[in-house]
Amino acid sequence: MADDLTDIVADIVATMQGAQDRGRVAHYIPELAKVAPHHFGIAVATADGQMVTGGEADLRFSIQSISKVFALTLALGKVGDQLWDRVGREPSGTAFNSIVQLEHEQGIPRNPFINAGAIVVADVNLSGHQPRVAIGEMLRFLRYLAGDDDIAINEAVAASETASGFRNMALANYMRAFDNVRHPVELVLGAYFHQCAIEMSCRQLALAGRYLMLDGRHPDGGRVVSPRRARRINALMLTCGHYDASGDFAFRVGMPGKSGVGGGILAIVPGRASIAVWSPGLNASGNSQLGTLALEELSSRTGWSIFSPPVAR
Ligand SMILES: NC(=O)CC[C@H](N)C(=O)O
Repeated sequence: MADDLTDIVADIVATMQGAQDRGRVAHYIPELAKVAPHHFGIAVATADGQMVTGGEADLRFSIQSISKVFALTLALGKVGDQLWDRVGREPSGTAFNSIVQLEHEQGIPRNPFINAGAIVVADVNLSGHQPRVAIGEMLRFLRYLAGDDDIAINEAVAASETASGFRNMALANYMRAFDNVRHPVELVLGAYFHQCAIEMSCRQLALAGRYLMLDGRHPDGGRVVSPRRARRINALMLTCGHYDASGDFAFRVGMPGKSGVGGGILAIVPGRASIAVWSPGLNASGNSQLGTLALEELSSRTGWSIFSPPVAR
């Protein structure tokens, strides 16, 4: 399998490097708009301990909404299933930063992977502390998961989003009115914007996602979450990880996945692989254009869709 996978990844990199339509880099966060669209990277960490990389797999990018997976994991560790009193588990069918459902649904966001849901999760993770404590905890968690201490925040990206994040401020204030954000909005958003501004490479991200392919275990043998929790996080990634394009991603790729507006995607094949791809140009739904194509190709060539019978995988 290792040689095959190496060939497949090399082919994907060659195809993506020649791609014409690379989507459009996110512009609503000024600092992200400066990233050139030509980048492409991929890293595949397999359950048997191999790592296959291609393109710019070691270049760091802004993980943005991919951080929502790790933030959710931490929040479930703190409050367990009580989290679901404050955040739903259904696809939203709306854009990542939409506010429309919140009024009808009494300030309870549809799921933890849209912005409103992730802001509630950030509120839970603050748990009475200053944002720097929550952010420190998130960085330590990611460094442990990836087995790499060289993971940090890009302060310019955090500042850029703080200065321009009017929609997120509206979401947070609106939910505070329903008492579903309990700390001061500036503190919650301080934590949220900084978690989004964490920079990681594809290699680091694929390593950090391994607990989700290993039924909740860290490859070092430690337990990160229970098997049930790992499966539930994967289920949410499959149904909600790509906003209103989650159905299309499941249709084309067939893997739990979480995208970010920095152009990264983390995709999980339970029992098989943790995959990170990055290309900064986005499609109309705000998901990486080439990243999605690359995963579609990888899924079709490896048979790793979770809907394939196990023998074919
Ligand atoms: N889709 C995303 O990656 C959105 C994250 C971004 N920080 C925001 O809140 O708008």
